[in-house]
Amino acid sequence: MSEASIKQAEIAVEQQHVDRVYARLDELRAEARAMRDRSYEYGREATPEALNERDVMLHHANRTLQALDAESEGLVFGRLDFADGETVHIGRLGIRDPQFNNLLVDWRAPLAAAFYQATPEQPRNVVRRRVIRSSRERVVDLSDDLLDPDRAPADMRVVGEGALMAALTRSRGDAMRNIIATIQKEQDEAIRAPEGGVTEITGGPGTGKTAVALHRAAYLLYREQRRLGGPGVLVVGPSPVFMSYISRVLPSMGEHNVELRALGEVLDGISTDKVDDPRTAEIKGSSRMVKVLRRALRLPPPDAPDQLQMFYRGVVLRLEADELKRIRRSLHAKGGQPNRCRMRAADALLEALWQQARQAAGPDFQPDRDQLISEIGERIEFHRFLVRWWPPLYPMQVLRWLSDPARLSQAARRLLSAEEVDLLAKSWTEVTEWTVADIALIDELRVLAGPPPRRRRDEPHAAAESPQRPANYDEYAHVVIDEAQDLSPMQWRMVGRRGRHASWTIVGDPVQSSWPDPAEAAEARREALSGQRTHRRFTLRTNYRNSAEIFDLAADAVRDLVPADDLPVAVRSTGVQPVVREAAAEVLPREARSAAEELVAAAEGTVGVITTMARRDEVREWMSGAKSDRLRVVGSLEAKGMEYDAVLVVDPDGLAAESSTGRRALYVALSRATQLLTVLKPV
Ligand SMILES: Nc1ncnc2c1ncn2[C@@H]1O[C@H](COP(=O)(O)OP(=O)(O)OP(=O)(O)O)[C@@H](O)[C@H]1O
Repeated sequence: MSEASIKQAEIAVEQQHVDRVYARLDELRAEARAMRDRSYEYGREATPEALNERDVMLHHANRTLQALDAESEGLVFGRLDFADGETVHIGRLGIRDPQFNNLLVDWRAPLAAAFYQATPEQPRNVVRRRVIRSSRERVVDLSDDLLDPDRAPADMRVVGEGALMAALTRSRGDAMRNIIATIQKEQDEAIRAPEGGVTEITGGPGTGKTAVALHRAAYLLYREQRRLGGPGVLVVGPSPVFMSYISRVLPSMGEHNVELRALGEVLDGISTDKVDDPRTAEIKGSSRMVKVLRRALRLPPPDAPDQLQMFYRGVVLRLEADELKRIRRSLHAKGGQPNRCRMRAADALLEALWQQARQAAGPDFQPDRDQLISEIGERIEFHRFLVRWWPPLYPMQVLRWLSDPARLSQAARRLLSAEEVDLLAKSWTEVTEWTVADIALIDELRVLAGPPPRRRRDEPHAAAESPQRPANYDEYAHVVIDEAQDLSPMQWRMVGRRGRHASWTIVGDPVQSSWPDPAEAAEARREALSGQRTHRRFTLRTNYRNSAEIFDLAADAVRDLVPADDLPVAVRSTGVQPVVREAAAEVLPREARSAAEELVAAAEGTVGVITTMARRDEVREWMSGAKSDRLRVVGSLEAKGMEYDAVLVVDPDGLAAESSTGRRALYVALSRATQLLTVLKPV
């Protein structure tokens, strides 16, 4: 028999099993629907027990249907043949026949672990591992690894040539795919690591860190459903572009129970993808800002009155500016969030008024303290004063007040330089849109100020994202941070707050960092994770994204900056070298466009054009005439974590110069392509 016909015969064998799985899936769907209908019947009897039972049934039925209805692509993707002749099929979920025999084992179940962990050196009783590729319900390809030839039966057939390589050479679309069929051993170890404490996954570009983190979330939700299911899992990534890129991965595995948020979306009720220039972002992200903000909250509001005057029984009582200042200072010195101290502030003012009334009255006639306090305390003009002197503090408003350089200088005394004050004040003058770095500051102010009475619709405390959870929910059971090397100290504080009761998976690559002061960020991270006892670390060393030729050029950007060990090894060689071209400024737009068009013609999937943040919109203009819906123009920060089949990097030197981490930013941009890379340098 020819090789092709052997493969066809094996495909037919697997097709039979896949057909059985889908037939059973239909039965299970019908059962779940019937259960859902029955639960509605139950609900008609309005006893508390019946309602409770209905809720449980409904929840169960809906969960089952949701899992069964998730993308059916790749439902059955693997098979193990063991030395004792037993076979097991591995799939996106577990399915049993009516006699409770396994038709399909969930990839996260212990029985499936051998699918990812068996190697020729340690076959774990597995003789043959088979990856099954399907298109909808039809098996289209197979690929086998013979792990233990000595124990293979004589009639065992081995077909295909490497599922991993086939998966890696396939063209990419706008959404990241799940990798459950081809997870590699070093990745699997990180995915299946125990849940508690902090699990840190590092590795160079394209080593699958993001893929591993998402599969780990799915794995933990499956294994620790009770602990994680209710409180939930939060995944934080760098940008909305990136979140949308990874958004299909978990649903494709049947998991909907995870919140994905970009750093500009962590705070409820506000969302932004606008970024500051690197210098401003650096100041806003620094932990010095905690003190600046704390002081900012202690300054009198911009239009606070500086005199309180009350008539009481024919006497004028007056608190002058100095006295008011002293009272304010002593209120703050007692600590506590200003928004929770409004009553205390009123009491302190009334006390000072009484002291004055007492002194004014002389020894013969002493006014009654309680009477004075309750009488003045109820007056409308006293409340009008209070609301201007100690108003409710809204985080965004407090930040806007700092656009006044004099005010900001006061808050930033001995913390920020005059130049830094200038940059910040300017960035908050006439803000129409907050930046990603502002979000962490607003969150910090929210916590420092305490909850104000509800007022404005645009304030973050006003809106919860999910009807079941309060705004700024902070009880997640697990938090995943992707591209963790880029979090500023202020952002670590923001995410740390939400994961106080959580275990963590932290994913990143220090070499790709765009944060200029790693020690400061490390300190903030330590604080965010304080209380975590277990820390385990995994390092991924194989680059699955770039061709070796592309990664070689990318690595040149940082080779002299980092130890060789921190650079991964690219597994795939295409024989196609990246192209580096130069263009004079006046022809740059034309050259860029034609280079992009060449890449569109040569590559099948997406083509990314990556340039400086400052030039992004201009380059978008240049590309506007290009006729392709596969072209994506992004700034260097938006390219973080992304991947395209072909990439054009426009102005590599400008890109490095724009970032405070220089060539590391260029390294990120150059390591985004799977197949083709062109670099265009203006001269
Ligand atoms: N085991 C695997 N099987 C198939 N594809 C894989 C595997 N591991 C990684 N990949 C693919 O390699 C590419 C890179 O993965 P991913 O984006 O997770 O890497 P990363 O380490 O997060 O990269 P970066 O640090 O550059 O953001 C993706 O297309 C991913 O699907």
